[in-house]
Amino acid sequence: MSSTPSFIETLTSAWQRTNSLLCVGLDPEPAKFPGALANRPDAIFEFCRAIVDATAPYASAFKPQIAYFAAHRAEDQLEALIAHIHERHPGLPVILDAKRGDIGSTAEQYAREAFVRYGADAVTVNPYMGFDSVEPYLAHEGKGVIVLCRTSNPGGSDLQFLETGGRPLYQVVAQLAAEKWNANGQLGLVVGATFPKEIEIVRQIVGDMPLLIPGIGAQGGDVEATVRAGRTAAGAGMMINSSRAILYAGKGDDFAAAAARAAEETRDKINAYR
Ligand SMILES: O=c1ccn([C@@H]2O[C@H](COP(=O)(O)O)[C@@H](O)[C@H]2O)c(=O)[nH]1
Repeated sequence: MSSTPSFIETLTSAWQRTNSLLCVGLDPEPAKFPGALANRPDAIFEFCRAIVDATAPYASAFKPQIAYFAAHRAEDQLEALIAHIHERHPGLPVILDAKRGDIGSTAEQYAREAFVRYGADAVTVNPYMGFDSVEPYLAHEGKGVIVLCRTSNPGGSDLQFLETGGRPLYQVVAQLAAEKWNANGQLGLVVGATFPKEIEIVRQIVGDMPLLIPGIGAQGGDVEATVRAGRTAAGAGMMINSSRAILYAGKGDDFAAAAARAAEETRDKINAYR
């Protein structure tokens, strides 16, 4: 038995300790950075570090999206950022949003990348290639694996809503996750805030399994409908993500203070309906 707390244990403690279900998304776009960071080689790290330190009092998790780092050859800054979160904000889990999906041997490398290289507590994965593409992540004891179920984008309906055996595919994914795939007890699901009816159905299928819910803020998802649909009996169970609406709440050199205000307001709005 490992004495290190698992992803679910860390997340559950964070929900209780912080009284927040807010997950702050870290999607850094250098073109949107304030002037003070222009031309700095470590601008991505510095921008995200300032956001993390300012919003941590209002958050129960952070979610860096790997594409925003890799696109700028800034993987080293992502490594440094996750190390910073663990060092300065212990107990706040980091979910690496990578949406990986590949055959088992390649999935082993993706799992190693997420958990060993980056030190993430959990990673998002695409279930489209089936259980053998998800299993290598489960081999990392205590690490979270968050499976795409009903994504927030309109095109998610193209496949996730296809009827199979009399019900839509996303419900089959939810059932597999809850009943067959959760070998390490560390599984979660992605369900978009833009589809509260589907959040409610997924919650009924999976019991208390944690849901990562992107889609409030810039994508316009309804916070009240989301929380009412996704809360567990304990009034938790959700990592409700907001990225752009917090990161770019301010455009000037006081961006971190503006992000903190946006995070506090979002946390309070979520809490109003728990
Ligand atoms: O279904 C999904 C899965 C992941 N995402 C990711 O969440 C954030 C949302 O950013 P906002 O700025 O709050 O819209 C982003 O990193 C997406 O890649 C999602 O939106 N929907």
